[in-house]
Amino acid sequence: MIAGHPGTGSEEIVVAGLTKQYGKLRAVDDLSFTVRPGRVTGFLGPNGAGKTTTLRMLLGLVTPTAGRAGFGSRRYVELDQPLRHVGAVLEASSAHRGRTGANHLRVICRAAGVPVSRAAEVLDLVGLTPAANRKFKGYSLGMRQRLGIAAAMVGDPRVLILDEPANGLDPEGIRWMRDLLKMLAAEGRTILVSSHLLSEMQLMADDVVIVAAGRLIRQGPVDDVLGAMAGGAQVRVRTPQPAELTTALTAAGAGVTELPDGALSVTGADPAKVGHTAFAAGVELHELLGERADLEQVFLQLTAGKAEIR
Ligand SMILES: Nc1ncnc2c1ncn2[C@@H]1O[C@H](COP(=O)(O)OP(=O)(O)OP(=O)(O)O)[C@@H](O)[C@H]1O
Repeated sequence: MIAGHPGTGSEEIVVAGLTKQYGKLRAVDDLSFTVRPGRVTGFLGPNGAGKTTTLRMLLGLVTPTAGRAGFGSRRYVELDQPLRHVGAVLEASSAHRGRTGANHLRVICRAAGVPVSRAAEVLDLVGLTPAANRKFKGYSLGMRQRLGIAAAMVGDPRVLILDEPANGLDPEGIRWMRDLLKMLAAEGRTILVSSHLLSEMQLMADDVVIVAAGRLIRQGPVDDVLGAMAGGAQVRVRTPQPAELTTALTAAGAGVTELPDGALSVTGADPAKVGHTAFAAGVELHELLGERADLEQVFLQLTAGKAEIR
């Protein structure tokens, strides 16, 4: 393995007040967040949320209208050896169709000033050794994603940035990627991986940064953020005495709404509390059902309204 050359603190991704205006469209809007080393951070938002634009600004491919994005206090162009510091896969990897995976990586090694023996190491890292001498045109989408990661890892970077790497992967492929990213993070690397699917991030990420319409919606450890989102869990309850139960539950601090089918939807109380409140008020129950918040649904609600503001 080749030693990385990180500057002090430059393993942390720092995005501060980042803004990108395209004509009338504010693709990224005063976005601020940090990404820590040693963890896999999911960059989550619906299509068009500004994720790719943010990643491109981070890599110096797009100039911000305002704010900054970089590694510690340094922008990408200010890094001593950018290819050894940051590896990135911005879209489904492309390579010369007639070239083998191994040859493709050797070309990248030479361009990066890295010994060509590194090609075999990164092929091994992504499990492509058996396909090393097959031509790229015969690679499946999953194999192309693996080759993209192998290419990004050529310089043994301290920071790895992946744009929608799980796109088109089957569940087994996603689990494989999760294990690889967790291993790379455990080595102390900073891993930022974008996705528009909450389910992927639930599986892969330790931390999550949620964006919509170019703005930060939530940031934090994935369990905390999802736990807060699930705070909207509801209890469905049916009773022949809805007025009495509503009064008792409201007095107990819960929120109650009547559903079209006559049942009541209760927020701010778990099924045990609803049952106890009914019992104490002498109210008969015919149905009591705790409904876990559908996180994907909550995520859509959280981000959908924002998209309309654009
Ligand atoms: N070069 C550009 N010129 C004009 N508009 C752009 C340009 N690049 C991106 N946009 C617009 O900026 C918005 C954010 O796009 P971006 O690709 O960053 O979103 P995203 O979150 O990565 O979504 P996706 O997953 O669909 O790529 C979109 O409305 C997009 O059409």
